[in-house]
Amino acid sequence: MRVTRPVSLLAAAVIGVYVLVIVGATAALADAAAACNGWPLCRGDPANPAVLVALFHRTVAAVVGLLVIAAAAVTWPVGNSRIRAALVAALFLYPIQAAIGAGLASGTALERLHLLVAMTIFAALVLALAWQLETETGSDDAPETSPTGAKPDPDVGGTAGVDTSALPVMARLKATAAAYFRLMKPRLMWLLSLVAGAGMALAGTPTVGTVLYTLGGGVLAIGASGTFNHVLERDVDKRMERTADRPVATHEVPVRNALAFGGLLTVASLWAFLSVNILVAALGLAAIGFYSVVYTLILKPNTVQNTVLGGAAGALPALIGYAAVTGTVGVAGGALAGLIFLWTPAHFYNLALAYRDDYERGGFPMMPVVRGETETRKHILLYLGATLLGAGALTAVTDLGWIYGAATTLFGAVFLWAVVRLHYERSENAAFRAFHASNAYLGIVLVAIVVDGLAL
Ligand code: HEM
Ligand SMILES: CC(C)=CCC/C(C)=C/CC/C(C)=C/COP(=O)(O)OP(=O)(O)O
Repeated sequence: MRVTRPVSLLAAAVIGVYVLVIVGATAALADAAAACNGWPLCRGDPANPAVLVALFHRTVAAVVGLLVIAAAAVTWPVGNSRIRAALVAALFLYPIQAAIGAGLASGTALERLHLLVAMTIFAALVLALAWQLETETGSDDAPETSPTGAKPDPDVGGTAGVDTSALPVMARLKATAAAYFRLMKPRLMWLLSLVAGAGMALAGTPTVGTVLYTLGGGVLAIGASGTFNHVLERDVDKRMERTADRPVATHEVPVRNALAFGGLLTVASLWAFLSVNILVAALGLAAIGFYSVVYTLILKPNTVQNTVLGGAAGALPALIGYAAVTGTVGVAGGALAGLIFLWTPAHFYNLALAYRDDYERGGFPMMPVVRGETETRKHILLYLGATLLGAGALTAVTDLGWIYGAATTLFGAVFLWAVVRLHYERSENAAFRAFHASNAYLGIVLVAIVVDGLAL
């Protein structure tokens, strides 16, 4: 893989401006403007951490400004008119942003405008990067130098279907238990539980009982909706390589038993949720209904926007967590749900690329099937940009601190690197790498929210 200079400089500028967004939000939180009167230098007490934050923000702003100019200078000669327009927007807004910063430093209340302009500069640079990558790598074929015949990721696919009738009783019981466990889609549970955990941490300090009943109910609800999904997709699952060995598709678990199991899990999850409060139970039921019926039956087979809209199912645990502690759905819970919603396409489109042919066989209108792989890669980058903005917005409505800020910038950069590589390599391995980077990014950011929210 050879990353060109325009792409590396644009990617560096994207990360640089993102660091500024996050440091800026921290500066606003620390009331750095009040502590550090004067501009461009500072007339505050250097022992005051708020003064250090303000000075760091100004230094980073100066360095990143130079980076943006360098990225624009290198990209301009090779960029098309869209790319140039995005660069002009970033270059035009940057000095305006510095002037707003100077106004802030002299005590004018311009925080919201400052954040808005920072986000606009960030968005303009993400667009320039996405379009530059599209120009350079816009092909649905893998480059000749890329490894071919890559094996599917062993983490994600299933194991071969098993005929258990010839096995001894104990082995048969074990295989049956494993089949029911698979129905619950256990691989999704850790991250969705972290989403609910982060929702709780943003809402306050939950009791141990609240944590146990909420996460327990959540795991049972995921199991219930996963089971219903297996039943409803059993015919189409048979046509897809990745899913042909699923327990209902292979008749290892009869439909009636799976439905009874799903029903039992639904009742158990509602019982756990009701021990927390009625709103949590209502949201839990809505999540089960949305994933099992709205997503599986209506969205997934009928619209290319299935992934985007389906993101609402994964976003609901954020509201469930928040409601478990407060009994309401607050702004911070909503902002976390928004972050998960924006992250979902950047997560799943990687798998949709890796399993493109399989989804086509199943007849699903997934993004790479309908709009092609180039467009899908571009959407991954754009949704990644939107995710980072969503993570930045979360700092504006909560008092999350530096652990969260460091997590989202550092692992946002790793995620971006994986997605840039995906554009150049265009292989199945590169898609799995970006998929794992998406999970690692969200997982670490959610842990940071829990640590920041509870420990500090
Ligand atoms: C429309 C929304 C989504 C779609 C279509 C989707 C799709 C998928 C698919 C097809 C897999 C592979 C599953 C398998 O074969 O076992 C997967 C894995 C996974 N998904 Fe998603 N997903 C979505 C949203 C989410 C959300 C909201 C979360 C959590 C916040 C999440 C977390 C995970 C995790 C943790 C894995 C497993 C990774 C591993 O195997 O290590 N997904 N997803
Ligand atoms: C609390 C609660 C019930 C939350 C539910 C949220 C939930 C299970 C989100 C997972 C999102 C999802 C659609 C995953 C699998 O996609 P898919 O079904 O298209 O994957 P497949 O192709 O493997 O079947």
